[in-house]
Amino acid sequence: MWELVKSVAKHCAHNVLLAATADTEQKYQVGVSQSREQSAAAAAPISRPPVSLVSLPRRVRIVEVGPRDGLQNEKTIVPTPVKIEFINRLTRSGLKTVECTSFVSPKWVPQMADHSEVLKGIAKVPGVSYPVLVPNLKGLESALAAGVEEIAIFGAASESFSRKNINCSISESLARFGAVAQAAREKGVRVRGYVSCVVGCPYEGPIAPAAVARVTKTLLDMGCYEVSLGDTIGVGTPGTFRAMLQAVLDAHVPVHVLAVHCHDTYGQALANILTSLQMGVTVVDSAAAGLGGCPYARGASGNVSTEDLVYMLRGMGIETGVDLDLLLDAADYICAQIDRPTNSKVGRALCRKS
Ligand SMILES: CC(C)(COP(=O)([O-])OP(=O)([O-])OC[C@H]1O[C@@H](n2cnc3c(N)ncnc32)[C@H](O)[C@@H]1OP(=O)([O-])[O-])[C@@H](O)C(=O)NCCC(=O)NCCSC(=O)C[C@@](C)(O)CC(=O)[O-]
Repeated sequence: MWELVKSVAKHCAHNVLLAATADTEQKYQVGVSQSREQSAAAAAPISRPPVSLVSLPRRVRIVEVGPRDGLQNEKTIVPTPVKIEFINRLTRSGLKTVECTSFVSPKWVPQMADHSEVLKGIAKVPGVSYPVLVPNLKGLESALAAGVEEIAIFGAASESFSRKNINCSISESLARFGAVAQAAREKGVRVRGYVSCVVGCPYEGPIAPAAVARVTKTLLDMGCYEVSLGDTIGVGTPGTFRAMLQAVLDAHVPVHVLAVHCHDTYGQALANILTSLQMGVTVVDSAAAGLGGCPYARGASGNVSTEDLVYMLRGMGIETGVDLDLLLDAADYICAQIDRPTNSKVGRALCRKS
């Protein structure tokens, strides 16, 4: 995995270097074209508001993926009533989107086999969306029967990951997802898209940003209202994230249809999210207690924790509509039920205090 991080960093270092060089040249030209006093002033630290204060959004929508991404990789099967209670508590905290399960094959992901019971059992709150993952028309049929109103289709920018995760090539998957998206939209069901491995792949190493842009555009063209860019194995850094996002934006994808989905394997998730916000992204996926991981991406750790995300955004004056105490309550609940400590630093710090 360390080799992969190094090679991803190398891949993007060139871009960062170019940006730094252009910046230095610009400052240098300001200095030479002016008087000595002006040059001295130019050499002093540049007085300008930090980027964060200039371009950060006022509000961020959080897509809670704990009940799905968080629990899909748990070794012991989490009982259905526990999943339902977890989702209900998350909803009470003020989250407006809670991804609750997957209508995938139970042979591939046994943990999500109770999808219909979960979807039917939760106390749905008006104004809250409860999307589910759907890989094919069979999954859509079951999801519709369970009363789904929003689905997520999930492609990848890596050919090998696509085959390992959904047993087909990228182009086969996009054809399959096109049919799913069309059938869902005909039934009035909203469709969200995912692109996995946007920075690195556990099987292929670094992923070209152009491949991410291509899959993102295709998902939008088939009617996804939003595409979430997933750093599935958490190898991204602000440098690689910026390069990847820039490539997607350069492909004429509007920033308001993008979300980011950061696993925190290398502790870079919040930094990558901040970079994304600075580039105009306003939708962020996260999982309570930092649960999660894809069963077909070995070595990847959980998602960025929703508590850490809410804490950071609140500290920056960015609204989320989420009550941190109630969120901590939901996270404590699931951790107690699955008997594991929270991955959230904020959760641990506040727990110690109290
Ligand atoms: C896509 C398939 C189904 C292809 O799997 P396949 O084996 O190629 O499918 P198939 O069409 O050949 O069917 C084989 C059997 O599965 C059944 N089947 C087929 N489809 C379904 C279905 N929907 N629901 C229930 N059963 C199904 C089908 O009926 C048949 O049953 P049999 O005749 O053998 O008894 C499989 O590969 C699969 O389910 N993969 C899902 C893997 C998964 O859930 N991965 C985790 C989610 S992705 C992720 O975590 C990343 C993300 C989104 O978080 C973002 C990020 O972090 O990057």
